[in-house]
Amino acid sequence: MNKELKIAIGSDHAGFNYKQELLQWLPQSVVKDFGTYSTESTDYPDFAHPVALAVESGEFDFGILVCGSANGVAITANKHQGVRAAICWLPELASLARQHNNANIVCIPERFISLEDAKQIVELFLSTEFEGGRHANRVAKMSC
Ligand SMILES: O=C(CO)[C@H](O)[C@H](O)[C@H](O)COP(=O)(O)O
Repeated sequence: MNKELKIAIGSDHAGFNYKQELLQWLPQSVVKDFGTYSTESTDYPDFAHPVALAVESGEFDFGILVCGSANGVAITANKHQGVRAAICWLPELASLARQHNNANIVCIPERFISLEDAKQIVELFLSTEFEGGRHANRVAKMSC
């Protein structure tokens, strides 16, 4: 994993436990925690928007969003023009999201995958380069 990356991380209550585990596991020097800060019921957009803005602004290189299914945080983050948020429930999907879609936020479904898979997904997401080429043409057409 590239230690120079700046990473924004956020979750709702259903993603809190994995977010905390990832915070312990990722290099602290490159990660900012946008909350939530407990398992008290919250609304996922309240945490997905700040992470999406942090990535969209260019202040952070990548975002990590965790919720129960990953659907809510992904739908919310993708409302932002500069965001390409991918739901990843398998490690290979994290690689493909970077290689083919130049994704800049990875969305993790805490309630459906193991913590070890979540860590592998994050590791692959942060260490895989965008392939460009034919994929660049497709990414350029994503905006409506
Ligand atoms: O998965 C989610 C959104 O796609 C959220 O994490 C919520 O957990 C989900 O909406 C369920 O909410 P609940 O209040 O925990 O039942």
